[in-house]
Amino acid sequence: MKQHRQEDRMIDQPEHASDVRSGPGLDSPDPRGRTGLDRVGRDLTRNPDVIVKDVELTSTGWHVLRRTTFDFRRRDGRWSEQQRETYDRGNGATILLYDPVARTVLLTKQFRFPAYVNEHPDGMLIEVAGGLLDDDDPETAIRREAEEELGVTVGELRHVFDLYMSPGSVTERVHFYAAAYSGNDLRGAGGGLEDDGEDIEVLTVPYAVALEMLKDGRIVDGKTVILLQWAALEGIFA
Ligand SMILES: Nc1nc2c(ncn2[C@@H]2O[C@H](COP(=O)(O)OP(=O)(O)O[C@H]3O[C@H](CO)[C@@H](O)[C@H](O)[C@@H]3O)[C@@H](O)[C@H]2O)c(=O)[nH]1
Ligand SMILES: [Mg+2]
Repeated sequence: MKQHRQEDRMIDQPEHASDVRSGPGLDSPDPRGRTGLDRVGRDLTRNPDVIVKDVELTSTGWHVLRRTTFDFRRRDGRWSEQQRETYDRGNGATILLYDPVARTVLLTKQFRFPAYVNEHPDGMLIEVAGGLLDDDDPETAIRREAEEELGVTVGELRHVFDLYMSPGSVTERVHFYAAAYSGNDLRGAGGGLEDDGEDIEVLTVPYAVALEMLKDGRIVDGKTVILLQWAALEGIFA
């Protein structure tokens, strides 16, 4: 039987927080053509210890922020009501492109406001290429991103793993890939899509230097650290 204890209830939102029950993104298309954004998660039944009760849309900007209310059965059998906000920007893909002969990796450098506002000196982050899937499958998306950002036509892809990068608050699962490249695969200048506001510098970095950059803090992007360390564990330059 369900038991609710008041002290288990977690109040995450102030009373004045606005939530949206109808309008673009819910019962009519938003500027990105989306509807039903408040229905995501309502039908989840895979875990019998979780009963979703309500989904509210708290923001319908570029991406989507939801507040979900659910009952959660603790390990001791007691039920508690919880609210969790989740930031949903879809899934992403990322890739380590490496030249096994020259022993280099291809990295990007671009301005990242969220890092800048959180103490990064100038917000110019060095990262492996990557991006959101949008409507593509992960392989198609990562080939597209490598082409757009690095100017590389990717040959054989190696799937590494799929990881939740911030599972307490962000729904995104990132599909990780690696691929060897050579000078012949460099077909364009890269740089990203100017129309989307992208201005990406392509860096060809000796792998040994990339590892130094990871140690001394010049590389501070999680997916980049993961792939550079994976390369060491896998011995791709051995
Ligand atoms: N106008 C507008 N544009 C945005 C906004 N947020 C992102 N964009 C634009 O949307 C595009 C997204 O580019 P992608 O290459 O698809 O994504 P990314 O930002 O490089 O990487 C994303 O995926 C990675 C891998 O999953 C993540 O690691 C990374 O944090 C990010 O979510 C970029 O042009 C970016 O400027 C926004 O709020 N407003
Ligand atoms: Mg990108």
